[in-house]
Amino acid sequence: MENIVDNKLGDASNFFTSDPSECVKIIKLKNDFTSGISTVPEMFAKTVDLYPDRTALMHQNEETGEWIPISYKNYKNRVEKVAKAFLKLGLEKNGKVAVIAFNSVEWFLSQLGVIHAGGQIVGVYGSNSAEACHYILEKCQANIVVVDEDYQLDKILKIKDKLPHLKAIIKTLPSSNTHEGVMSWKEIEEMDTDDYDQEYEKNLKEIKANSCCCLIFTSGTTGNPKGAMSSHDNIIFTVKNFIESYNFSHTSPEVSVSFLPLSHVAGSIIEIFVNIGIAGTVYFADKNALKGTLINTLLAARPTFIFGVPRVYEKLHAKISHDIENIGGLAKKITSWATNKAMNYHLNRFDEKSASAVSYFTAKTLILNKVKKKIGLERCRFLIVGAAPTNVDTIKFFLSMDLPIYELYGMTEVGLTFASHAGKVRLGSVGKHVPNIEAKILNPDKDGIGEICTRGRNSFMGYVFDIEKTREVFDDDLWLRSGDVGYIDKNGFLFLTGRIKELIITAGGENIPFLNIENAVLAECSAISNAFLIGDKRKFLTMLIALKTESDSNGVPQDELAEDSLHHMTNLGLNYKLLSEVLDAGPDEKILNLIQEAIDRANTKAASNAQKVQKFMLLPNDFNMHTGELGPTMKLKRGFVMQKYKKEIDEFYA
Ligand SMILES: Nc1ncnc2c1ncn2[C@@H]1O[C@H](COP(=O)(O)OP(=O)(O)OP(=O)(O)O)[C@@H](O)[C@H]1O
Repeated sequence: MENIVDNKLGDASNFFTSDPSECVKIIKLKNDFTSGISTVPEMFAKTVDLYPDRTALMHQNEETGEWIPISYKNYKNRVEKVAKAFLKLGLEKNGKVAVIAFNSVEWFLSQLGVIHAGGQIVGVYGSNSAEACHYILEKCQANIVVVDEDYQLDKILKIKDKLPHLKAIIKTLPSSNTHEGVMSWKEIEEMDTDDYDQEYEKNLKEIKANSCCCLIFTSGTTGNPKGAMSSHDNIIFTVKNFIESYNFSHTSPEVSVSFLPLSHVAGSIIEIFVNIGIAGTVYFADKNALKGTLINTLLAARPTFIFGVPRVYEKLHAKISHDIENIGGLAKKITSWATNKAMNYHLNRFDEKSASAVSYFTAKTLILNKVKKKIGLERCRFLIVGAAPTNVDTIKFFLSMDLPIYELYGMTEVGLTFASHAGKVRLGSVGKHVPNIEAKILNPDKDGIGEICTRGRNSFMGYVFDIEKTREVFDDDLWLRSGDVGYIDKNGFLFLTGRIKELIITAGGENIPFLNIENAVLAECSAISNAFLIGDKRKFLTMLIALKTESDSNGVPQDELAEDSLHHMTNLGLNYKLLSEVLDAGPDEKILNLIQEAIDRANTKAASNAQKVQKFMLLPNDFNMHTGELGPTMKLKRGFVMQKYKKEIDEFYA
């Protein structure tokens, strides 16, 4: 391991910092292929020079529905304009622009504009309350806030007097009311900024590759969100790694759809920076994408790859299965033959076994390509899923549709990727660690399970204004502690078993790999949507079970039982259509038996008696964002669930 020296790097005395105005030393590992040092504006300029007329962004006119292209040349001109406007509005050196908005051209322009002006963007989840917005805006000392909808503006107006660094508020969408001091986006792009040309050029020249480029707050799954600073070098390294891992090339234009929250590391890195690196074209989905309109954008864009969180694929899985279920007898049989061929072909390929290519190609060309075309995925080479655990059934479903789906594991602190299935796949694992970084398991137990650690050029700079937490996350040899627990098998595949803050260590001292146990129960009964294990410092394990119910267009679970649950009701000779009917019946004994049998079957696979589930209860609603059990990236907030059902949990152990 050595420190890189280069004239594009600023003076640095440490490998990490909590001060956003400081530079850091860069870790270079022995076989690091990414020899060059560069900044995001340099990467952008290079792409614009190579492909000035290629379409960078596609957005839709809300009234006419027409798709409007923005070329790379035009994109860059607008970025420069926005950068100067931000400076004129009072963006300080290393100042922050916060954005609370759904994915849009204005989000991308703000991100690149502030970077070009020498500052950093801070994305804030649209679902945050005014208080949660205040926490982040105060922590990062934001100079400018960009919002889209009226209700987002209302949150900022409520807290603006408590934000001493705030100088301007910009609203991208038309307002129903005028508010003094709130500017429109049009005013930003039409501002006379000639007097800021020099300051802009000076700031741009002074950007160092080892200085802060982005400030991304973690999802706050285990506590308050932490502001992770990524340097230009972190981002360029990740982009190069991504391009190499997934074999992207400039020459064949890649097309993707922007719909993930851009305040999350995955949205920001893949949708903005990787796309610049590959000179790709990004289509903006509309704000109801996750409520069902994503398919319309997929049909318009016909993407060549997609990145999504597990929930996105679960929804697509449900929609396509439903469509297939409703096709006629013979066509259904043929489709089922084709999907089997595709799944076996890909599973064999993953296991490096030979597979019958002839019947697979017949199934692909004659049937599956047509099914994929109906959802705009016929050009899609692969899907990437990450940010939270994915159900193996969902993965197998997409393989059966001839859509290879690769897991990606990472976190904000490593600029997104740590391990991925790019190249080699092992179902149930999150893949092998990406090239040019190191991985190790800290203090492994007898089964090789311990904290997952990484070291490399993707390790972030530190948490903004929080040197204590920054020191805690790096050890003396610069290994970054992920907070996740897992093991690496003899072939180098990484398996996750839980998170340190959510570890279940029973009163008997046994460390419980809770994800494995929850997945084992889920695999035993298709009516179960969520199986939540409890047992930390307890004498035995218990479980909260949510049955599958329908969701409305906002993702809020309804009382109506979902198809999988109804199927079990029919098999049991029951007429229930609603979850409340099941619960009001006692809950119904036959359903309790169904779940008990699933748990018993899962228990037979338990590694020890301490890992067997002894009791369970049915929940009154499935987990979701609106009732607080899931965070903005759909990750389960275990602490919240424990608190919400504290009384019921205590009764298990009374
Ligand atoms: N493919 C994956 N499978 C399972 N879990 C994943 C995967 N990818 C990411 N994760 C989980 O997400 C975490 C990273 O998420 P992120 O950086 O958004 O913040 P967070 O950990 O959710 O929030 P906080 O640190 O504030 O509690 C990882 O540490 C891991 O626990």
